[in-house]
Amino acid sequence: MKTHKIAPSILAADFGNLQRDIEMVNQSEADWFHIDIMDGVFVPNISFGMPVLKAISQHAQKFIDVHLMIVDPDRYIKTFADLGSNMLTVHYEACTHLHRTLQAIKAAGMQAGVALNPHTPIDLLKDVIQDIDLVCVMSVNPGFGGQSFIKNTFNKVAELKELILSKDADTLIEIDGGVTDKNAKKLVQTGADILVAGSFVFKSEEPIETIKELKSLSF
Ligand SMILES: O=C(CO)[C@H](O)[C@H](O)COP(=O)(O)O
Repeated sequence: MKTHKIAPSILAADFGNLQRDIEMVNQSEADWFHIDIMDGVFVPNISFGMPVLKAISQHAQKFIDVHLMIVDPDRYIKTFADLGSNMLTVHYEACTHLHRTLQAIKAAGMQAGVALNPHTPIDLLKDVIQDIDLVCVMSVNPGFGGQSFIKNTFNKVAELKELILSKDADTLIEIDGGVTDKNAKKLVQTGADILVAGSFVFKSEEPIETIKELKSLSF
C-alpha cells in the first residue's frame, strides 16, 4: 500500500479560533501543517505575515511546510528558518536563480520545495529536480482557498513522477488546491505523496474525522 501524507492548509482555518484549529490538527492524523504566505503581488490576495506564523509555529507540533506565494522569496529565507519552518517552498515563477535559491534554503537548515502554477510545464524542472525535496503542483490558480480542482493536474502528476524516476531523484510530490475525497485516491494512485487540503477539512462538520478519512483511503 502506498502511504501518503495529509497537510491541512491553515489558510482555510477559522482565524477567530486559530489556536483551537491548530490543536485540532495536532490531535488529528494529519502529518504536516501547510502554511500559505501571500504578498498581494505574486497573487491577488494577502494572507498573513511573520507574527501569525510565529504564533502558529509555537503551537504546531508537526512538520511545518511553508508555501511562499511571494515575489523575490530570497529576501526572507533566514526569517522563515528562524520562525521554525521545516520545508520552504518557493514558486518557480517567482525565482530568477532557482538553483541558488534552493541552495540557500538548504543552507538555512530547511528542506527546499518548488511550486508550479497550473500553466507552468513540468519539464522546466528537469535540470534541477535532483536538488528539489518537494514539488508542489498547484491544482488551482494560487491565491485563494475554496477553488475547484483543475483536472489536468492528474497529467502533470504522472509526468512529474516519470521525471523523478528517470533522474533517480527523491523528490516528493505535493498537490495543493481543491483536494477532496473525490480526487484524493486518484491523486495518490497517480504519484502524489502529500495532499494539501484546506476547505475540505476546515469547512467540514468534523475536521478530525475528515483528516482521518483522507488519511485512511487505501490504495
Ligand atoms: O492556497 C491555496 C491556493 O493558493 C490552496 O488552495 C490552499 O492551500 C488549499 O485550500 P483549498 O483546499 O480550499 O483549495
